[in-house]
Amino acid sequence: MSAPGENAAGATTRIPILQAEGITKRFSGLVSVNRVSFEMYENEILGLIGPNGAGKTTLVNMISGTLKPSDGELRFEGQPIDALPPYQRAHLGICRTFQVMKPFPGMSVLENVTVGALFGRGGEKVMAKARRSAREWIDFTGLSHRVDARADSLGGPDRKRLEFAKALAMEPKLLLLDEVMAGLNAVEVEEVIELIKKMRERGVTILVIEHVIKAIRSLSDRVLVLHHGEKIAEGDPAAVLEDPRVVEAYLGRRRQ
Ligand SMILES: Nc1ncnc2c1ncn2[C@@H]1O[C@H](COP(=O)(O)OP(=O)(O)OP(=O)(O)O)[C@@H](O)[C@H]1O
Repeated sequence: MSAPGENAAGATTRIPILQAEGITKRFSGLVSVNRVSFEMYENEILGLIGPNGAGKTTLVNMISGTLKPSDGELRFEGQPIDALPPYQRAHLGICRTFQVMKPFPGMSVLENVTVGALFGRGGEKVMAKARRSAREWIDFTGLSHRVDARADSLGGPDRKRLEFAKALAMEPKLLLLDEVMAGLNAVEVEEVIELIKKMRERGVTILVIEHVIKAIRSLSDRVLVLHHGEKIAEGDPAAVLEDPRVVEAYLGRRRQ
């Protein structure tokens, strides 16, 4: 069992990289996220689960900056980030993948990942260096065999690898993964789990939104559960996944 701030390898860091305090999002009367507070620690993997419509993507959108909280405060490495647009948060090291993947369709795999290297935290100015860095991340994610393929010609698993490579080329400190395993078969899920573990070994802190509970169990140091926009449980994965409120709200229905 890992405590907050302690990663699976047992290394205690206890430095909150992200602090969310009372984060709330209202959409004309509907409260999608309701006064959610939590912290993330350097190099940990936090699993974020909850039934459909629980507010998971909305929470991630507020962290990455595409949605503004109605209330509450977000701090990254101790600094308030609420006023920063998404690209400035990316420069600080907050990057995300999307539930519906968004490659630049007419561009090759290499060009897509190079864009990440040019616009991320590294902000590489020299094109040749950006392409070199992109190639490294393409290798890392196992996509070398499709380096010159058009992004829109890729099948599901390779599209996911591209999404990872693009995000990693931005040199994230905090990576937000939104349902990256949706639509994958059991073997592909295992591959993605291994890839996420490798990313953590490179020092990245990772928030994983996932419905694949096997992946949440295997990856997470801690799990946070949202239900109707509220945090109903947080902590050690085994304990949280057996919490009667969590079983009632979520797991009982999914039978995974
Ligand atoms: N732009 C928006 N305008 C109005 N309502 C929204 C908007 N975005 C999300 N919502 C609502 O907020 C609630 C939370 O949605 P959200 O997509 O964050 O849930 P989720 O936990 O990510 O669900 P899923 O697992 O299905 O992806 C839902 O009721 C949704 O309809």
